Amino acid sequence: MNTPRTLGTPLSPTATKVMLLGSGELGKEVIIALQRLGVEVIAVDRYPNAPGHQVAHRAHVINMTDGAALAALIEQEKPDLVVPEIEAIATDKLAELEAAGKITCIPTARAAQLTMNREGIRRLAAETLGLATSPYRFASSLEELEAGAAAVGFPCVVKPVMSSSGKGQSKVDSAADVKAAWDYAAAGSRVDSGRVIVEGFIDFDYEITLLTVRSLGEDGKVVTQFCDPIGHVQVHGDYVESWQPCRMDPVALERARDIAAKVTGDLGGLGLFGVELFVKNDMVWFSEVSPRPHDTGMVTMATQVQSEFELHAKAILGLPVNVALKAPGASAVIYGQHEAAGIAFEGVADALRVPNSDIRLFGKPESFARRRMGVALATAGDVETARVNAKEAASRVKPVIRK
Ligand SMILES: Nc1ncnc2c1ncn2[C@@H]1O[C@H](COP(=O)(O)OP(=O)(O)OP(=O)(O)O)[C@@H](O)[C@H]1O
Ligand SMILES: NCC(=O)N[C@@H]1O[C@H](COP(=O)([O-])[O-])[C@@H](O)[C@H]1O
Ligand SMILES: [Mg+2]
Repeated sequence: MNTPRTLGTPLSPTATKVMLLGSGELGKEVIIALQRLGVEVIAVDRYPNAPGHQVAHRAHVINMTDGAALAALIEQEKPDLVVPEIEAIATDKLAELEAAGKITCIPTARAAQLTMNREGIRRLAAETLGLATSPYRFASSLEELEAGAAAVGFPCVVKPVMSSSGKGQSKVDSAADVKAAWDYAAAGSRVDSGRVIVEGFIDFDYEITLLTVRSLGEDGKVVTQFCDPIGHVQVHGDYVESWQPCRMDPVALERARDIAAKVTGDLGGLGLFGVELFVKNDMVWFSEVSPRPHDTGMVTMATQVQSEFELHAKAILGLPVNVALKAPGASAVIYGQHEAAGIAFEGVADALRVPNSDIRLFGKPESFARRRMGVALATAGDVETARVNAKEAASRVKPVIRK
Protein backbone atom coordinates (compact mmCIF):
# COMPACT_ATOMS: atom_id res chain seq x y z
CA MET A 1 0.00 0.00 0.00
CA ASN A 2 1.36 3.43 -0.82
CA THR A 3 -1.76 5.52 -0.31
CA PRO A 4 -3.61 6.08 2.94
CA ARG A 5 -6.48 3.71 3.55
CA THR A 6 -10.02 5.08 3.11
CA LEU A 7 -11.76 4.30 6.37
CA GLY A 8 -15.22 2.74 6.34
CA THR A 9 -18.04 2.29 8.83
CA PRO A 10 -17.64 -0.63 11.23
CA LEU A 11 -20.17 -3.46 11.00
CA SER A 12 -21.18 -2.36 7.50
CA PRO A 13 -20.02 -3.48 4.04
CA THR A 14 -17.56 -0.53 3.91
CA ALA A 15 -15.82 -1.50 7.19
CA THR A 16 -12.04 -1.37 7.45
CA LYS A 17 -11.35 -4.59 9.32
CA VAL A 18 -8.28 -5.27 11.45
CA MET A 19 -7.55 -8.59 13.18
CA LEU A 20 -5.25 -8.59 16.22
CA LEU A 21 -3.41 -11.88 16.81
CA GLY A 22 -2.82 -11.60 20.53
CA SER A 23 -5.02 -9.33 22.64
CA GLY A 24 -3.13 -8.61 25.84
CA GLU A 25 -2.49 -5.19 27.38
CA LEU A 26 -0.64 -3.92 24.32
CA GLY A 27 -3.26 -5.12 21.86
CA LYS A 28 -6.03 -3.66 24.01
CA GLU A 29 -4.58 -0.16 23.57
CA VAL A 30 -4.02 -0.66 19.82
CA ILE A 31 -7.66 -1.74 19.56
CA ILE A 32 -8.86 1.34 21.45
CA ALA A 33 -6.82 3.53 19.07
CA LEU A 34 -8.32 1.73 16.05
CA GLN A 35 -11.84 1.95 17.49
CA ARG A 36 -11.42 5.73 17.71
CA LEU A 37 -10.87 5.76 13.96
CA GLY A 38 -14.01 3.73 13.33
CA VAL A 39 -12.11 0.60 12.40
CA GLU A 40 -13.85 -2.76 12.89
CA VAL A 41 -11.63 -4.81 15.18
CA ILE A 42 -11.47 -8.56 15.65
CA ALA A 43 -9.48 -9.62 18.72
CA VAL A 44 -7.95 -13.09 18.91
CA ASP A 45 -6.14 -14.71 21.82
CA ARG A 46 -5.48 -18.10 23.38
CA TYR A 47 -7.88 -17.63 26.31
CA PRO A 48 -11.32 -16.03 26.77
CA ASN A 49 -11.83 -12.48 28.02
CA ALA A 50 -8.29 -11.35 27.21
CA PRO A 51 -7.86 -7.57 27.69
CA GLY A 52 -8.30 -6.81 23.97
CA HIS A 53 -11.32 -9.10 23.69
CA GLN A 54 -13.11 -6.77 26.05
CA VAL A 55 -12.87 -3.72 23.77
CA ALA A 56 -13.14 -5.25 20.28
CA HIS A 57 -16.14 -5.71 17.99
CA ARG A 58 -15.65 -9.49 18.01
CA ALA A 59 -13.52 -11.85 20.05
CA HIS A 60 -12.19 -15.29 19.15
CA VAL A 61 -10.28 -17.87 21.16
CA ILE A 62 -8.01 -20.14 19.13
CA ASN A 63 -4.60 -21.74 19.36
CA MET A 64 -2.72 -19.19 17.25
CA THR A 65 0.19 -21.58 16.71
CA ASP A 66 -2.21 -23.90 14.84
CA GLY A 67 -1.83 -22.84 11.19
CA ALA A 68 -5.07 -24.49 10.05
CA ALA A 69 -7.13 -22.86 12.81
CA LEU A 70 -5.54 -19.50 12.05
CA ALA A 71 -6.20 -19.78 8.30
CA ALA A 72 -9.81 -20.81 8.94
CA LEU A 73 -10.46 -17.80 11.16
CA ILE A 74 -8.83 -15.43 8.67
CA GLU A 75 -10.98 -16.92 5.90
CA GLN A 76 -14.08 -16.45 8.06
CA GLU A 77 -13.34 -12.84 9.06
CA LYS A 78 -11.53 -11.60 5.91
CA PRO A 79 -9.63 -8.76 7.67
CA ASP A 80 -7.97 -6.01 5.64
CA LEU A 81 -5.00 -6.15 8.00
CA VAL A 82 -3.65 -8.91 10.23
CA VAL A 83 -1.72 -7.48 13.18
CA PRO A 84 0.44 -9.88 15.25
CA GLU A 85 0.56 -8.77 18.89
CA ILE A 86 2.64 -11.64 20.30
CA GLU A 87 5.43 -13.84 18.94
CA ALA A 88 3.83 -17.27 19.38
CA ILE A 89 1.81 -17.46 16.15
CA ALA A 90 1.92 -19.81 13.15
CA THR A 91 3.93 -17.22 11.23
CA ASP A 92 4.74 -19.65 8.40
CA LYS A 93 1.02 -19.79 7.69
CA LEU A 94 0.87 -15.97 7.69
CA ALA A 95 3.73 -15.93 5.19
CA GLU A 96 1.94 -18.46 2.99
CA LEU A 97 -1.29 -16.44 3.05
CA GLU A 98 0.57 -13.20 2.38
CA ALA A 99 2.45 -14.74 -0.55
CA ALA A 100 -0.88 -15.92 -1.98
CA GLY A 101 -2.17 -12.34 -1.77
CA LYS A 102 -4.80 -13.35 0.79
CA ILE A 103 -3.69 -11.12 3.68
CA THR A 104 -1.68 -8.03 4.51
CA CYS A 105 0.35 -8.78 7.62
CA ILE A 106 1.75 -5.98 9.82
CA PRO A 107 4.47 -4.99 9.31
CA THR A 108 5.21 -8.00 7.05
CA ALA A 109 4.81 -11.75 7.51
CA ARG A 110 8.59 -12.06 7.16
CA ALA A 111 9.11 -9.66 10.09
CA ALA A 112 6.73 -11.75 12.20
CA GLN A 113 8.57 -14.93 11.18
CA LEU A 114 12.03 -13.52 11.89
CA THR A 115 11.14 -12.06 15.29
CA MET A 116 9.13 -15.07 16.47
CA ASN A 117 12.38 -16.97 16.77
CA ARG A 118 15.47 -15.37 18.31
CA GLU A 119 17.59 -17.23 15.80
CA GLY A 120 15.94 -15.47 12.87
CA ILE A 121 16.33 -11.92 14.12
CA ARG A 122 19.77 -12.46 15.68
CA ARG A 123 21.27 -13.93 12.52
CA LEU A 124 19.71 -11.14 10.43
CA ALA A 125 21.05 -8.40 12.73
CA ALA A 126 24.52 -9.80 13.36
CA GLU A 127 25.33 -11.82 10.26
CA THR A 128 23.39 -10.08 7.46
CA LEU A 129 23.28 -6.47 8.69
CA GLY A 130 26.60 -6.61 10.56
CA LEU A 131 25.25 -4.91 13.70
CA ALA A 132 27.01 -5.17 17.05
CA THR A 133 25.32 -7.76 19.28
CA SER A 134 26.38 -9.87 22.25
CA PRO A 135 28.38 -12.95 21.22
CA TYR A 136 25.96 -15.87 20.83
CA ARG A 137 25.54 -19.55 20.06
CA PHE A 138 22.44 -21.68 19.52
CA ALA A 139 21.99 -25.08 21.13
CA SER A 140 19.55 -27.95 20.75
CA SER A 141 20.97 -30.14 23.53
CA LEU A 142 22.63 -29.74 26.90
CA GLU A 143 25.96 -30.74 25.36
CA GLU A 144 25.65 -28.06 22.66
CA LEU A 145 24.69 -25.54 25.32
CA GLU A 146 27.73 -26.41 27.43
CA ALA A 147 29.96 -25.90 24.41
CA GLY A 148 28.14 -22.68 23.48
CA ALA A 149 28.42 -21.24 26.97
CA ALA A 150 32.12 -22.03 27.05
CA ALA A 151 32.52 -20.29 23.68
CA VAL A 152 30.74 -17.05 24.61
CA GLY A 153 32.20 -17.10 28.15
CA PHE A 154 30.75 -16.47 31.61
CA PRO A 155 28.60 -14.82 32.73
CA CYS A 156 26.12 -15.53 29.95
CA VAL A 157 22.37 -15.51 29.44
CA VAL A 158 20.36 -18.54 28.27
CA LYS A 159 16.92 -18.05 26.66
CA PRO A 160 14.53 -20.31 24.77
CA VAL A 161 14.56 -19.24 21.10
CA MET A 162 10.80 -18.77 21.34
CA SER A 163 9.82 -16.88 24.47
CA SER A 164 9.08 -13.38 25.66
CA SER A 165 8.89 -11.26 28.82
CA GLY A 166 11.90 -13.15 30.20
CA LYS A 167 10.13 -16.53 30.29
CA GLY A 168 12.66 -19.36 30.59
CA GLN A 169 15.57 -16.88 30.68
CA SER A 170 18.42 -17.14 33.19
CA LYS A 171 21.87 -15.73 33.82
CA VAL A 172 24.62 -18.32 34.12
CA ASP A 173 27.73 -17.49 36.12
CA SER A 174 29.72 -20.70 35.71
CA ALA A 175 29.78 -24.06 33.91
CA ALA A 176 28.17 -25.66 36.95
CA ASP A 177 24.95 -23.66 36.37
CA VAL A 178 24.47 -24.57 32.69
CA LYS A 179 22.27 -27.61 33.29
CA ALA A 180 19.88 -25.64 35.52
CA ALA A 181 19.59 -22.98 32.79
CA TRP A 182 18.85 -25.66 30.16
CA ASP A 183 16.09 -27.17 32.33
CA TYR A 184 14.66 -23.75 33.15
CA ALA A 185 14.57 -22.78 29.44
CA ALA A 186 12.75 -26.01 28.55
CA ALA A 187 10.10 -25.30 31.18
CA GLY A 188 9.67 -21.62 30.33
CA SER A 189 9.48 -21.35 26.57
CA ARG A 190 6.13 -20.41 25.03
CA VAL A 191 6.59 -22.86 22.18
CA ASP A 192 8.82 -25.78 23.12
CA SER A 193 11.24 -25.99 20.25
CA GLY A 194 13.98 -27.56 22.40
CA ARG A 195 16.37 -24.88 21.21
CA VAL A 196 18.03 -22.06 23.13
CA ILE A 197 20.31 -19.11 22.52
CA VAL A 198 23.22 -18.47 24.85
CA GLU A 199 24.46 -14.88 24.79
CA GLY A 200 27.54 -13.39 26.34
CA PHE A 201 26.49 -11.00 29.13
CA ILE A 202 26.80 -7.33 28.11
CA ASP A 203 27.84 -5.19 31.05
CA PHE A 204 25.84 -2.18 29.83
CA ASP A 205 25.45 1.15 31.65
CA TYR A 206 21.77 1.27 30.71
CA GLU A 207 19.35 -0.14 28.17
CA ILE A 208 16.76 1.55 25.99
CA THR A 209 13.86 0.88 23.70
CA LEU A 210 13.96 3.09 20.64
CA LEU A 211 10.42 3.22 19.29
CA THR A 212 10.73 3.57 15.53
CA VAL A 213 7.78 4.23 13.23
CA ARG A 214 7.52 3.51 9.53
CA SER A 215 4.60 5.50 8.14
CA LEU A 216 3.59 6.84 4.75
CA GLY A 217 4.72 10.33 3.76
CA GLU A 218 2.66 12.66 1.58
CA ASP A 219 4.50 11.40 -1.49
CA GLY A 220 3.50 7.82 -0.72
CA LYS A 221 7.03 6.89 0.32
CA VAL A 222 7.81 5.31 3.70
CA VAL A 223 9.15 7.74 6.31
CA THR A 224 11.10 6.47 9.33
CA GLN A 225 10.76 8.46 12.56
CA PHE A 226 12.14 7.89 16.04
CA CYS A 227 10.48 8.58 19.37
CA ASP A 228 12.60 9.86 22.23
CA PRO A 229 14.55 6.96 23.78
CA ILE A 230 12.88 5.04 26.60
CA GLY A 231 15.06 3.87 29.48
CA HIS A 232 14.01 0.80 31.46
CA VAL A 233 14.84 -1.59 34.25
CA GLN A 234 14.30 -5.31 33.81
CA VAL A 235 14.13 -7.94 36.54
CA HIS A 236 14.45 -11.61 35.51
CA GLY A 237 14.13 -10.51 31.89
CA ASP A 238 10.83 -8.70 32.44
CA TYR A 239 10.30 -4.96 32.49
CA VAL A 240 9.39 -3.37 35.83
CA GLU A 241 9.94 0.33 35.17
CA SER A 242 10.43 2.61 32.15
CA TRP A 243 10.90 6.32 31.53
CA GLN A 244 11.09 8.78 28.64
CA PRO A 245 13.17 10.61 27.57
CA CYS A 246 16.24 8.62 28.59
CA ARG A 247 19.25 10.92 28.64
CA MET A 248 21.91 9.65 26.23
CA ASP A 249 25.34 10.47 24.94
CA PRO A 250 24.68 12.13 21.53
CA VAL A 251 27.03 9.73 19.73
CA ALA A 252 25.24 6.75 21.32
CA LEU A 253 21.87 8.19 20.28
CA GLU A 254 23.04 8.58 16.71
CA ARG A 255 24.31 5.00 16.70
CA ALA A 256 21.05 3.77 18.23
CA ARG A 257 19.05 5.49 15.48
CA ASP A 258 21.33 4.10 12.81
CA ILE A 259 20.84 0.54 14.12
CA ALA A 260 17.08 1.04 14.41
CA ALA A 261 16.87 2.41 10.86
CA LYS A 262 18.83 -0.56 9.49
CA VAL A 263 16.81 -3.22 11.29
CA THR A 264 13.39 -1.71 10.64
CA GLY A 265 14.39 -0.90 7.06
CA ASP A 266 15.19 -4.55 6.47
CA LEU A 267 12.01 -5.83 8.14
CA GLY A 268 9.98 -3.33 6.10
CA GLY A 269 6.23 -2.68 6.04
CA LEU A 270 4.31 -0.07 8.00
CA GLY A 271 3.96 0.27 11.76
CA LEU A 272 5.79 0.87 15.00
CA PHE A 273 8.77 -1.19 16.16
CA GLY A 274 10.43 -1.41 19.59
CA VAL A 275 14.17 -1.63 19.03
CA GLU A 276 15.94 -2.87 22.18
CA LEU A 277 19.49 -1.67 22.64
CA PHE A 278 22.21 -1.91 25.31
CA VAL A 279 24.39 1.18 25.85
CA LYS A 280 27.78 1.67 27.48
CA ASN A 281 29.37 5.11 27.04
CA ASP A 282 29.03 5.68 23.30
CA MET A 283 28.85 1.97 22.44
CA VAL A 284 25.52 0.48 21.41
CA TRP A 285 24.55 -3.18 20.99
CA PHE A 286 21.42 -4.43 19.26
CA SER A 287 19.48 -6.85 21.49
CA GLU A 288 16.18 -7.58 19.76
CA VAL A 289 13.20 -5.88 18.12
CA SER A 290 9.42 -6.14 18.42
CA PRO A 291 7.67 -5.38 15.11
CA ARG A 292 4.80 -3.97 17.21
CA PRO A 293 4.30 -1.82 20.32
CA HIS A 294 6.61 -2.64 23.20
CA ASP A 295 5.78 -3.18 26.87
CA THR A 296 8.31 -0.54 28.01
CA GLY A 297 6.57 1.86 25.60
CA MET A 298 3.42 1.92 27.73
CA VAL A 299 5.00 5.05 29.24
CA THR A 300 4.10 6.87 26.01
CA MET A 301 0.44 6.82 27.07
CA ALA A 302 1.50 9.62 29.42
CA THR A 303 4.52 11.16 27.72
CA GLN A 304 3.77 11.49 24.02
CA VAL A 305 1.30 13.48 21.96
CA GLN A 306 0.42 10.14 20.32
CA SER A 307 1.09 6.98 22.33
CA GLU A 308 2.96 4.08 20.73
CA PHE A 309 -0.46 2.45 20.26
CA GLU A 310 -1.92 5.40 18.35
CA LEU A 311 1.28 5.58 16.31
CA HIS A 312 0.96 1.90 15.37
CA ALA A 313 -2.76 2.22 14.57
CA LYS A 314 -2.23 5.27 12.38
CA ALA A 315 0.93 4.03 10.65
CA ILE A 316 -0.59 0.68 9.63
CA LEU A 317 -3.55 2.51 8.06
CA GLY A 318 -1.16 4.64 6.02
CA LEU A 319 -1.95 7.76 8.04
CA PRO A 320 0.60 10.39 9.12
CA VAL A 321 1.95 10.26 12.69
CA ASN A 322 3.38 12.66 15.27
CA VAL A 323 6.19 11.26 17.44
CA ALA A 324 6.61 14.38 19.60
CA LEU A 325 7.18 14.17 23.34
CA LYS A 326 4.59 15.95 25.50
CA ALA A 327 6.20 15.67 28.96
CA PRO A 328 8.88 13.63 30.72
CA GLY A 329 7.32 10.63 32.41
CA ALA A 330 7.60 7.10 33.72
CA SER A 331 5.73 3.84 34.07
CA ALA A 332 5.85 1.19 36.81
CA VAL A 333 4.35 -2.28 36.60
CA ILE A 334 1.57 -3.59 38.87
CA TYR A 335 1.92 -7.36 39.37
CA GLY A 336 -0.86 -9.76 40.32
CA GLN A 337 0.91 -10.95 43.48
CA HIS A 338 -1.70 -13.72 43.86
CA GLU A 339 -2.57 -16.89 41.98
CA ALA A 340 -6.31 -16.45 41.55
CA ALA A 341 -9.07 -15.64 39.08
CA GLY A 342 -11.05 -12.43 39.31
CA ILE A 343 -8.84 -10.51 41.74
CA ALA A 344 -9.73 -7.01 42.94
CA PHE A 345 -7.59 -3.89 43.23
CA GLU A 346 -7.65 -1.77 46.37
CA GLY A 347 -5.95 1.59 46.71
CA VAL A 348 -6.59 2.93 43.21
CA ALA A 349 -7.90 6.20 44.68
CA ASP A 350 -4.74 6.56 46.79
CA ALA A 351 -2.62 5.85 43.75
CA LEU A 352 -4.36 8.56 41.75
CA ARG A 353 -3.58 11.08 44.51
CA VAL A 354 0.06 10.93 43.46
CA PRO A 355 0.61 14.12 41.42
CA ASN A 356 0.13 13.77 37.65
CA SER A 357 -0.33 10.03 37.86
CA ASP A 358 -2.67 7.65 36.08
CA ILE A 359 -3.44 3.94 36.24
CA ARG A 360 -4.27 1.28 33.68
CA LEU A 361 -5.74 -2.03 34.88
CA PHE A 362 -5.68 -4.52 32.04
CA GLY A 363 -8.65 -6.66 33.15
CA LYS A 364 -6.82 -10.02 32.80
CA PRO A 365 -9.24 -12.68 34.06
CA GLU A 366 -6.59 -14.62 35.96
CA SER A 367 -3.76 -13.38 38.15
CA PHE A 368 -0.36 -14.96 38.77
CA ALA A 369 2.20 -13.70 41.24
CA ARG A 370 4.41 -12.26 38.49
CA ARG A 371 1.74 -11.60 35.87
CA ARG A 372 1.55 -7.97 34.75
CA MET A 373 -1.98 -6.88 35.63
CA GLY A 374 -1.66 -3.12 35.32
CA VAL A 375 0.68 -0.18 35.06
CA ALA A 376 1.04 3.16 36.81
CA LEU A 377 2.01 6.22 34.77
CA ALA A 378 3.31 9.60 35.90
CA THR A 379 4.56 12.77 34.30
CA ALA A 380 6.68 15.46 35.96
CA GLY A 381 9.07 18.28 35.15
CA ASP A 382 11.89 15.73 35.09
CA VAL A 383 12.22 11.99 34.61
CA GLU A 384 13.64 11.37 38.10
CA THR A 385 10.52 12.77 39.82
CA ALA A 386 8.28 10.92 37.37
CA ARG A 387 10.02 7.61 38.19
CA VAL A 388 9.54 8.11 41.91
CA ASN A 389 5.89 9.02 41.41
CA ALA A 390 5.08 6.16 39.03
CA LYS A 391 6.58 3.66 41.48
CA GLU A 392 4.72 5.26 44.36
CA ALA A 393 1.42 5.09 42.46
CA ALA A 394 2.03 1.44 41.48
CA SER A 395 2.83 0.51 45.08
CA ARG A 396 -0.45 2.00 46.31
CA VAL A 397 -2.48 -0.38 44.15
CA LYS A 398 -3.05 -3.56 46.18
CA PRO A 399 -4.27 -6.67 44.37
CA VAL A 400 -6.49 -8.68 46.73
CA ILE A 401 -8.48 -11.90 46.58
CA ARG A 402 -12.19 -11.25 47.14
CA LYS A 403 -14.21 -14.23 48.29
N1 LIG B 1 23.16 -10.62 26.54
C1 LIG B 1 22.65 -9.93 27.55
N2 LIG B 1 23.46 -9.21 28.36
C2 LIG B 1 22.96 -8.51 29.41
N3 LIG B 1 21.65 -8.46 29.72
C3 LIG B 1 20.80 -9.15 28.94
C4 LIG B 1 21.25 -9.92 27.83
N4 LIG B 1 20.18 -10.49 27.25
C5 LIG B 1 19.10 -10.09 27.96
N5 LIG B 1 19.47 -9.30 28.98
C6 LIG B 1 18.55 -8.65 29.96
O1 LIG B 1 17.32 -9.34 29.97
C7 LIG B 1 16.27 -8.52 29.43
C8 LIG B 1 15.29 -9.35 28.64
O2 LIG B 1 15.95 -9.95 27.53
P1 LIG B 1 15.17 -10.15 26.16
O3 LIG B 1 14.62 -8.86 25.71
O4 LIG B 1 16.04 -10.88 25.22
O5 LIG B 1 14.00 -11.11 26.68
P2 LIG B 1 12.53 -11.27 26.16
O6 LIG B 1 12.04 -12.51 26.79
O7 LIG B 1 12.51 -11.18 24.68
O8 LIG B 1 11.78 -10.06 26.78
P3 LIG B 1 10.67 -9.10 26.09
O9 LIG B 1 9.72 -10.00 25.38
O10 LIG B 1 10.05 -8.45 27.29
O11 LIG B 1 11.40 -8.15 25.24
C9 LIG B 1 16.97 -7.46 28.62
O12 LIG B 1 16.17 -6.32 28.46
C10 LIG B 1 18.21 -7.23 29.50
O13 LIG B 1 17.90 -6.47 30.65
N1 LIG C 1 7.08 -8.46 26.36
C1 LIG C 1 5.97 -8.82 25.56
C2 LIG C 1 4.68 -8.27 26.18
O1 LIG C 1 4.70 -7.53 27.13
N2 LIG C 1 3.54 -8.67 25.62
C3 LIG C 1 2.24 -8.31 26.13
O2 LIG C 1 1.88 -9.20 27.16
C4 LIG C 1 0.73 -9.95 26.76
C5 LIG C 1 0.75 -11.34 27.33
O3 LIG C 1 0.60 -11.23 28.71
P1 LIG C 1 0.36 -12.51 29.63
O4 LIG C 1 1.62 -13.33 29.55
O5 LIG C 1 0.11 -11.94 30.99
O6 LIG C 1 -0.83 -13.26 29.07
C6 LIG C 1 0.73 -9.90 25.26
O7 LIG C 1 -0.53 -10.18 24.71
C7 LIG C 1 1.19 -8.48 25.03
O8 LIG C 1 0.16 -7.56 25.20
MG1 LIG D 1 13.29 -7.82 25.16
